[in-house]
Amino acid sequence: MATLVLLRHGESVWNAEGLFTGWVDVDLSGKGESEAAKGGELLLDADITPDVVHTSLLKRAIRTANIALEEADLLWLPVRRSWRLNERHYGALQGKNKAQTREKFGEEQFKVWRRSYDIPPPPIADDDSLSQVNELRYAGLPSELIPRTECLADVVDRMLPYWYDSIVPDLAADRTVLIVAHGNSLRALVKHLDDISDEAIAELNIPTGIPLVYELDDDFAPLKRGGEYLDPKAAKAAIEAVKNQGAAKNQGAGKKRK
Ligand SMILES: O=C(O)[C@@H](CO)OP(=O)(O)O
Repeated sequence: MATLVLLRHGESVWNAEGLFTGWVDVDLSGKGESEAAKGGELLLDADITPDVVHTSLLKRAIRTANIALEEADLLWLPVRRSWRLNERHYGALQGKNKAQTREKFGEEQFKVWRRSYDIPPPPIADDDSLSQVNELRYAGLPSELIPRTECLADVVDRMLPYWYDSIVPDLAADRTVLIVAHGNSLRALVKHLDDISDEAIAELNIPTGIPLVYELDDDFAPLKRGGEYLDPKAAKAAIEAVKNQGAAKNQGAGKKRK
């Protein structure tokens, strides 16, 4: 039996402003920093001590891991990072306001872009200032591997090689593994772990900053489907808030980009 802990980064500045983020390297908000610290505290209280940490290459996940580990006095843990744990690339929607996008294109299209399994948003142009093709951190990747847009199915495809090649070997060696990543890269992993259908995954949302713990059997399948949030009550409320992002009553308060 192995223990796997999934942690979505704390609220980012663009989460707070209601903007599609994807691969844009946005930092945590003040609230996100507090959520990350709370995540570390929850791990400590539950007596869960990871042996190894995996993060994406984006600072909101990296800083969440650092803050949570600092809180749990575990800053010394080995950490590995991969672009394969990055957020889903949101294509031409990156930087756009969710509520305005919903108003402009309608509820149906908004939901398809946000939560359908296999329909990606329109691609971002390579010369767009919010494209990642020229970022130093991806310089080692062949250009064709850098997404211009992704649907969740694309995220499953690029995340699973990392799961099998880097995370499963840690679990097989009896290490407790902490993965600090993103709403949609974690949805992709949960879809795989819990064997969720392409249709049902549309309804699954992951809250920021609350550790989700899975005990896995010898085949790395969950003993309990869905795992367990360390703060189930807070998770329930936060899941609802993620689901309702972009809804009229829930417009981002910050700058509006068209
Ligand atoms: O903007 C994003 O990158 C993601 C996560 O914050 O948003 P959503 O929940 O709408 O997929």
